Amino acid sequence: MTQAPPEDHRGRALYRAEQVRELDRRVIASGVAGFALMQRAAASAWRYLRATWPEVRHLSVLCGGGNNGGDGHVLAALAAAEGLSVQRILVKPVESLEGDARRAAEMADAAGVGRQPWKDGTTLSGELVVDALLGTGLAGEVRGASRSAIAAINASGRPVLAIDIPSGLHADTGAELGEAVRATHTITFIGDKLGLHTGRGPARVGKLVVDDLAAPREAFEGMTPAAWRLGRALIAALLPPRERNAHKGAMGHALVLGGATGMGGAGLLAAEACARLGAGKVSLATDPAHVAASLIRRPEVMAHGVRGLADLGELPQKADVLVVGPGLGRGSWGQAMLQAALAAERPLVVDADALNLLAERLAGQWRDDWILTPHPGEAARLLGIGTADVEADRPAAAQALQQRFGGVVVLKGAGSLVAGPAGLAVCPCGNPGMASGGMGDALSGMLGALVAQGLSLEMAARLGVLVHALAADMAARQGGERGLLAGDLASCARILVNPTMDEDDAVATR
Ligand SMILES: NC(=O)C1=CN([C@@H]2O[C@H](COP(=O)(O)OP(=O)(O)OC[C@H]3O[C@@H](n4cnc5c(N)ncnc54)[C@H](OP(=O)(O)O)[C@@H]3O)[C@@H](O)[C@H]2O)[C@@H](O)CC1
Ligand SMILES: Nc1ncnc2c1ncn2[C@@H]1O[C@H](COP(=O)(O)OP(=O)(O)O)[C@@H](O)[C@H]1O
Ligand SMILES: [K+]
Repeated sequence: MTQAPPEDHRGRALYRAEQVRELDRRVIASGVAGFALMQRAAASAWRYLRATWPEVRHLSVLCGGGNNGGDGHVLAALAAAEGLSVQRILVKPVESLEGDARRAAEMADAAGVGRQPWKDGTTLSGELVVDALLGTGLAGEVRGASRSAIAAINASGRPVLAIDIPSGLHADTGAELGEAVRATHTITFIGDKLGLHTGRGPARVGKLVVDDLAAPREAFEGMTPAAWRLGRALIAALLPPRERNAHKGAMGHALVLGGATGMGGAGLLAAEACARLGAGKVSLATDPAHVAASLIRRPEVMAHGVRGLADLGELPQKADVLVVGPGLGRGSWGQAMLQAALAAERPLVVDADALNLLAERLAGQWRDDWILTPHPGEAARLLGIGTADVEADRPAAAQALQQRFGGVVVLKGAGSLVAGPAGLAVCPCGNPGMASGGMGDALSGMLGALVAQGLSLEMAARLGVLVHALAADMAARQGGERGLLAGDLASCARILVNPTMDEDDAVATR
């Protein structure tokens, strides 16, 4: 059986390639020979393959020139020993291999497993493809034979088991370096890797299992994970049942500032999501044209028609947290609302056009009491770089934003990242149905609700991002991804923030 690493309420520890190499070294230093570790990895992958595809009789195993390829050779030998026919393909000649990889290739040779060099146009004949081309040793854009071998795997239409990492995916950043294997399944070893969970990772990894290869716990001592993969345990850890005598005054008051002329829905969505996540009171400061709509949709929200600063009065001071940005626009109204929010001496959730205004006019602002929630485009504007640069290294972009602007930064998009004083966290949930307008507005409202209820900004950000994505997954299970609406999330999120509810029995209210 694969042995998954332990998890606690923080989630699962994720590492960078360099850290995993260090873990490998420590395990080897503890007395497990490198080749024995490779055999464990290959045996684990083989057991997983057998359990997942018991009917498969013919495999194509593509082996690279390093130890990832070594895993492939050993797996090929194990499969052949159990009577499967194996097409073993090498992108580098055996004579050029070194160390354990060479030993593994020669072992497969000695066991009579046939091999052939990769050539453009080689047909992958297996019912299933094992990708053992590139692992944690990937450096730079994929070159040479590996490049065309990856393209051939992707064109094969077969299920693909990636060994350790889908080849071509960067273990640290989740960026695709040229082209990465689109695996249906990935088995990763020793420690889980950050790049499997953000950027292109979730789209390339398929179903993921982690096997720590029985690495001794001491090997992990003193190694600070690169990030935490958020998991459901966080919900119950941060949201215990309420005291029986709870009252709305103790559950916090959130004020949403948003909804300039023509963008009223954004403010409404944020306010509704805020209310559904349990803020004691929710106020909305919006263009007067949107007040009636807000009252009809959510009479629980106190909607204030605000034409400018004079109308806002003392509203910001009455709130415990301000959410500024949804539908804010970049015009004079939005600028005035942002100025008021920044001056209010309250913790802030800053989203959407409030971030664009910050980037345009307020560069250099630094606060420790705000959560910034940029999508990659907004992040790029804040950093003064291109969106592609952000996507090329999402963890670095999130951390750079946090260092430059302070507080807590949520970098949105598949595998949303939360960067704060406690480090980096990544959200493994969510789905492409969330690629629809208003989803970010719902998120900002949720974050406001959690801050209002007393969570630290960082824990509010981690929990809010997780609940938002889980709510979208729940809504997608009910009605599919396409056509998923931001307005569908709040009622599902309500069920999630009451972890004693049975999700299947709970009825989502509108
Ligand atoms: N004992 C252990 O430590 C254990 C390690 N384990 C396994 O080892 C893996 C790590 O092995 P690793 O360090 O040998 O690196 P790996 O991923 O095979 O890559 C190196 C090869 O890739 C090539 N290459 C690099 N970049 C390239 C590019 N852009 N484009 C094209 N080619 C490129 C590079 O070629 P070169 O640059 O040398 O020409 C070299 O041939 C790890 O993921 C896990 O699966 C497990 O068995 C558990 C025990
Ligand atoms: N493919 C996806 N997988 C997971 N989450 C996604 C995906 N696409 C979008 N999201 C999430 O949906 C939200 C979209 O936010 P944003 O782009 O600000 O939307 P809007 O501006 O329309 O409100 C973010 O939380 C983002 O992480
Ligand atoms: K691989």
